[in-house]
Amino acid sequence: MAETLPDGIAGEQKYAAVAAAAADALVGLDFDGTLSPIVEDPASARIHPDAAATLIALASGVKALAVVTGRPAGQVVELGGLAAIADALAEVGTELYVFGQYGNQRWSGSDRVVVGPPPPEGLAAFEAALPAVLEEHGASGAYLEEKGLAVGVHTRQLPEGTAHRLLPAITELAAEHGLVIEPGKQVIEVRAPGMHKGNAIETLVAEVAPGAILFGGDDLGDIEAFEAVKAWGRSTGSPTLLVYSHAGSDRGPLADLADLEVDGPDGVLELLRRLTADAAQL
Ligand SMILES: O=P(O)(O)OC[C@H]1O[C@H](O[C@H]2O[C@H](CO)[C@@H](O)[C@H](O)[C@H]2O)[C@H](O)[C@@H](O)[C@@H]1O
Repeated sequence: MAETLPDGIAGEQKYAAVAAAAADALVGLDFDGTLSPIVEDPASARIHPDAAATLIALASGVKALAVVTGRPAGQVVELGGLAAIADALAEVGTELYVFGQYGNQRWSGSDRVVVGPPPPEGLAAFEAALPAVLEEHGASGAYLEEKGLAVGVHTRQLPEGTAHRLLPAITELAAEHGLVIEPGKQVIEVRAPGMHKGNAIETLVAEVAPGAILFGGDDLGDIEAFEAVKAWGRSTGSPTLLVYSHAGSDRGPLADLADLEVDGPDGVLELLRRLTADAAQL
């Protein structure tokens, strides 16, 4: 059952407004922590076992679905079984969009190719200099996730607080190479500046022309998407619902921006099943 935040009455009203406009709605979802439970090893993450059935059932009641992730688009298509989901969505005429690497890459059920820029110029030199910085901070055991357009420095296996200690040094090294950092759950990602999930929302708005937007996320990288959805709702007067997928004990700043809080991917899927049922009543 979806819980509500302290201003939960407003959240329920916002849910009702989006549900009433479901046929015109864009449903956008983050992957890790929202569609896929957080696990120790980033390579072992998989979409929630109930996600495919839930998204396919929802598809005929909404205008479009999108996965907006920090992961490479092709990787999330694999980990999420998204090609098969896109096949099922196509049968009811609903498009599945995937925006990867914080909006830098895109894939869709119609196109089936990943489109994106080449790796940023400074990335190779940054990665060459990174081991010395990690060693200096006692973090040589960090797991480096090669993402093509970015690198993730994962500290989940290291002592508590390692990411916090590393942040200034990695930020400085990234800046020296024309790169920026994207902090997340026990990870510091380093990537090119100038793109974020809010840009992906703006592209989706232009292409889908939705009448309502529901967006769900769990982490700092979703803030720009939340802000873009809020700004779109304010400027158009259209209904929006921002869903915070909360798991574990920490409550990040996303919670303050959200309209509804749910219990991790289980809660996200429960909310989408509720939306499917309500959309069918229209
Ligand atoms: O935008 P997202 O879809 O939420 O992706 C953000 C990053 O998520 C991944 O890392 C996180 O999930 C891992 C698996 O559960 C976990 O082990 C790690 O600690 C988390 O930070 C992924 O590895 C990154 O590439 C994504 O950018």
